[in-house]
Amino acid sequence: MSVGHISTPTMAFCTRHVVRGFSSSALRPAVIKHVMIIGGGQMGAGIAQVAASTGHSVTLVDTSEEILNKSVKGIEGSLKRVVKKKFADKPEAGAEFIHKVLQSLSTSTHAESVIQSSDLVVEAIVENLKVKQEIFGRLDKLAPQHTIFASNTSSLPIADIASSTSRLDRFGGLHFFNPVPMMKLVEVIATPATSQETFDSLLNFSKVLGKTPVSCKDTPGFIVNRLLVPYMLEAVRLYERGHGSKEDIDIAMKLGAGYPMGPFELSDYVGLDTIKFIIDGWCEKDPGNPLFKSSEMLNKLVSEGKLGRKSGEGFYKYK
Ligand SMILES: C[C@H](O)CC(=O)SCCNC(=O)CCNC(=O)[C@H](O)C(C)(C)COP(=O)(O)OP(=O)(O)OC[C@H]1O[C@@H](n2cnc3c(N)ncnc32)[C@H](O)[C@@H]1OP(=O)(O)O
Ligand SMILES: NC(=O)c1ccc[n+]([C@@H]2O[C@H](COP(=O)([O-])OP(=O)(O)OC[C@H]3O[C@@H](n4cnc5c(N)ncnc54)[C@H](O)[C@@H]3O)[C@@H](O)[C@H]2O)c1
Repeated sequence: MSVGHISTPTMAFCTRHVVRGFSSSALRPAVIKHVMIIGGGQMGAGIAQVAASTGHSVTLVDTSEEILNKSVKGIEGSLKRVVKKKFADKPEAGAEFIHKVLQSLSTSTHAESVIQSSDLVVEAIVENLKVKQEIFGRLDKLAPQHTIFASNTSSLPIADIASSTSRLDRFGGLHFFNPVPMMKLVEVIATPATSQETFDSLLNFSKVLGKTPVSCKDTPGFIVNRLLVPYMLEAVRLYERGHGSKEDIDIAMKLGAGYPMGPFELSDYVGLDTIKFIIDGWCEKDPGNPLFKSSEMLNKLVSEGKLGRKSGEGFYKYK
């Protein structure tokens, strides 16, 4: 399926690209024009929307046309919400904006046929190291030399994902937040092998998207999730101990701490499967850390397919 068309591959580098092992004449960040986003779920669709809205030509890749159709429908819906505010008094300009964004967006179920024209690959598939490594390893063999790879992982070490490729210097983390069109932050993660040029390119790209980047080390959870995920799990444990209803805990954190969503609402919003992957992975690496302890309730909900908003039920029910 194609929503727009893939524009002619743009030569990403105005200057010579500087990578380890290459002679370099300029240390300038790469110009990123064509972006491939892998994974059309809540995060990938959001990243694709924002990238296509800011002058990039974007190809969104997933495993089936059905999923991609759903992703594009979601993007259209989100664009309508954006336009309602941005072009409140100019509905025609709003409609033109949506048309233009959708023209810049194409979809594919075959990453291999898109990689040759990609300056940047942003992966936002399931939070599973092996699956991420497999896809990057495969694309690494086909990608142009200059192409930068980035993962949107919530919790996996970027260096572990990058280890399946031969472009350790052109690999970094770009961690977006849900919902991507609304959340202003991007965590940009460098591994010890990420080149300065790659890091600067990812910082610049985040700014062009209209986001505020912060620089992170490749440590578990980077900044936000290292603080946020133990907090969400502690809320579940509080509830499991019978020390508060989930409704009261949510109200308390919204009205008492000024959070836009309570921890149960937020967990359902993020996806309980994603939270389980995160906490299980950290617990495996550091089993003695009480902050990384899982929860029976969380495990049960995930085993029942109650993954939060995306499946219609999690801690709460959604119509
Ligand atoms: C785990 C991972 O690795 C990391 C993470 O992502 S952690 C999760 C981080 N995210 C959060 O913490 C989100 C917390 N929640 C929020 O900020 C807010 O509840 C929210 C922005 C999601 C929604 O806001 P809220 O006021 O509750 O609802 P709502 O009235 O529907 O939306 C507010 C505005 O956002 C807009 N909006 C919400 N979602 C949108 C979307 N997907 N696309 C476009 N616009 C959207 C709405 O149009 C609305 O605009 P308006 O104010 O002009 O009418
Ligand atoms: N949900 C969040 O709040 C959030 C926030 C930041 C980062 N993340 C991270 O982003 C990634 C995606 O999370 P999500 O919430 O969008 O998940 P999701 O389940 O909504 O979407 C994942 C998508 O990836 C697709 N996919 C799976 N394997 C694939 C493959 N081999 N090739 C192409 N597509 C494939 C699936 O079909 C699905 O559409 C995860 O690594 C997650 O940890 C999530």
